[in-house]
Amino acid sequence: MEEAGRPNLSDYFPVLKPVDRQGDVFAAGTESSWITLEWAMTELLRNPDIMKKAQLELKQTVVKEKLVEESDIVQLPYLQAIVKETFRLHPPAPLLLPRRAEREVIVCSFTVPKDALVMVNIWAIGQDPNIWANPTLFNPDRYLGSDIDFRGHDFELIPFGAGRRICPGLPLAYRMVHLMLASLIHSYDWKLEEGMKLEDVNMDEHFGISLQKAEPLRAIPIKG
Ligand code: HEM
Repeated sequence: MEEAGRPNLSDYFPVLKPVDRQGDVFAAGTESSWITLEWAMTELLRNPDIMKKAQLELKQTVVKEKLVEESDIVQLPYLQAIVKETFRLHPPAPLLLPRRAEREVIVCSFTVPKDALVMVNIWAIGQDPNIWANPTLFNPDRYLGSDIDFRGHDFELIPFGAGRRICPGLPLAYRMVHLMLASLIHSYDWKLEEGMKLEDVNMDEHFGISLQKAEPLRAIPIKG
């Protein structure tokens, strides 16, 4: 389908009041990143083996007393796989941003009329068993030895969108999310609140333009 224009968001989501462009960029940049971080930490706390493996990779790559730096990220393939898996199961923008068809087009034998509002449900793509083996399982290993990436070329994983209107903040978000996650788990061990079991962690999603956790994660850092 030809790249289509972006309709005015507040025409479709009246809850979104028009804000100045600086405010837009600030909101787009901070919210998606902390949402990703919260889901990633939640998955790591629910999957202690994956947490241990990620911490071991960090221990072998970054000296314990040293803070993680941006330049370390390329040497942390398992951490990168955790971020990919977090984006697959918990994409912060589950429907990307709406598009409008500039002209009538046929996509996979469906006719999309001119001016139709088009939403891409990447949440559903991430859960599709025709694309992913055991889709409900949080399994970063699925990316090891695979070239799949989220920079807009592999359409099964497009948390930042794709094409001309792909998220312009991707390079910054890439650095922030990896660096923050790596720093949290390199500097601290983590546990759930007293008396809470792994299966008690609430994984409900608050569905909207962004896909937040319905109940904020509460985790306790332990100085390692
Ligand atoms: C984990 C972090 C982030 C995710 C998952 C994310 C995701 C997205 C997605 C899916 C879109 C819509 C793309 C489309 O419809 O094809 C978008 C647009 C946008 N993002 Fe991000 N984003 C993130 C971080 C950031 C950051 C850090 C900034 C800026 C500093 C930013 C600024 C923007 C802006 C300005 C747009 C609108 C672009 C347009 O209208 O063409 N984002 N983002």
